[in-house]
Amino acid sequence: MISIPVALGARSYDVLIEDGALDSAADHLDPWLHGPAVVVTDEHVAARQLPRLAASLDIRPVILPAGEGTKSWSGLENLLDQLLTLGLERGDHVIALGGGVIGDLVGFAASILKRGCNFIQIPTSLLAQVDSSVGGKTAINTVAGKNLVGSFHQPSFVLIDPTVLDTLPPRELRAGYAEVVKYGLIDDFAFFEWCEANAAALLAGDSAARAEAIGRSIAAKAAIVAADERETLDRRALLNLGHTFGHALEAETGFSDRLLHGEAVAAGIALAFAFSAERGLCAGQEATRVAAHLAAAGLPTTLAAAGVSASGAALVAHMAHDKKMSGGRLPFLLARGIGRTYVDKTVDLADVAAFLDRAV
Ligand SMILES: NC(=O)c1ccc[n+]([C@@H]2O[C@H](COP(=O)([O-])OP(=O)(O)OC[C@H]3O[C@@H](n4cnc5c(N)ncnc54)[C@H](O)[C@@H]3O)[C@@H](O)[C@H]2O)c1
Ligand SMILES: O=C(O)C(=O)C[C@@H](O)[C@H](O)[C@H](O)COP(=O)(O)O
Ligand SMILES: [Zn+2]
Repeated sequence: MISIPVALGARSYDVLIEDGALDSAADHLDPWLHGPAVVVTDEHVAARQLPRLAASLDIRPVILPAGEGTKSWSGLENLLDQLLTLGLERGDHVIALGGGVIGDLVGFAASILKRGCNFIQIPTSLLAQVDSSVGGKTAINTVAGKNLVGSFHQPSFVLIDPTVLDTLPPRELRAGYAEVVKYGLIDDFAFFEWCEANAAALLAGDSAARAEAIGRSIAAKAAIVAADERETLDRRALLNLGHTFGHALEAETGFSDRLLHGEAVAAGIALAFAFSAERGLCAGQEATRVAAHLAAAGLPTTLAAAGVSASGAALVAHMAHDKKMSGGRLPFLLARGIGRTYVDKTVDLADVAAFLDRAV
């Protein structure tokens, strides 16, 4: 068992990682639950993992459709109405059992229900176990773009059982892996080398590789979030590596399963490194090395592989909605090398559009 603290003063909490934790959830969740637990999940997780939780806990399940479309105004309204019908009180904890879609949606609903109630994350996708369950960013998508309506609302506790990944489809596992590699690329070259050496084992379900990837990712994220909870210090923005490009690709593909979030992030990371190399910030060889590693993990690294044929101007138009936009300029996460990501506020969007037209 590993326990990683997320140090946020009065909002501090622990992330507990343990194989089989879902089967003993009642013991882990006891401090937060009084009576039956309201558990929000999606239809896939309900079929494959909810029975394990139900065997340990007295639950009231709320089962939502799977997929990015649930992180929407209508998905939020539906969830809030169901939580109100169940009589959730302000002091209660609602449990999010699922991937990043369920975690982001439940976190947002919890932040506004009765002006704010509590929630617990039990992430079930690799992406959610290494990234979205920690840090308190909650959101839904709107027609204008990705995650544009949301809140910062920290969970009270995060319970990670890596064995739930045994039922995660391989494509989803690969998509989550993009967010693992991200931590190495941001500021930890040694972790990137670990990824190069261990990705195949991790993606094949090796439990030691899985535990190490989750633990190192969560430790990295917890440190960044503790230093800059609300992304005001150019520190948490580093976690957005690949996302400015990636969110534009997701918008272009309609937030659909044509391109998963992690896949869009992989392509976005490859584009951010290629753009950095083109500007002379990092060596072309480093950009090639990053793209080769992502491609070897079965992830898209080009616009074509991401299934996007839009013009640079169209993609930049999506970026104009990015929450990092400030004073008409959009900061970009660029790299001076592998493990040397930084926030660049000098980028001209016309240069980005021209780069994307050349990138294909
Ligand atoms: N808040 C944050 O900090 C943060 C960070 C990264 C990503 N996100 C968001 O997370 C979302 C993507 O999350 P995701 O990749 O987990 O997608 P997801 O929630 O759609 O889950 C992926 C798919 O896997 C299924 N699934 C999940 N766990 C399973 C399991 N154990 N067994 C079988 N099937 C399982 C789900 O039903 C779904 O079909 C995006 O909306 C993204 O914006 C948020
Ligand atoms: O936690 C963060 O901060 C991140 O940026 C993590 C990202 O992986 C995640 O996709 C996040 O939701 C993107 O943030 P946003 O502010 O661009 O919506
Ligand atoms: Zn992400």
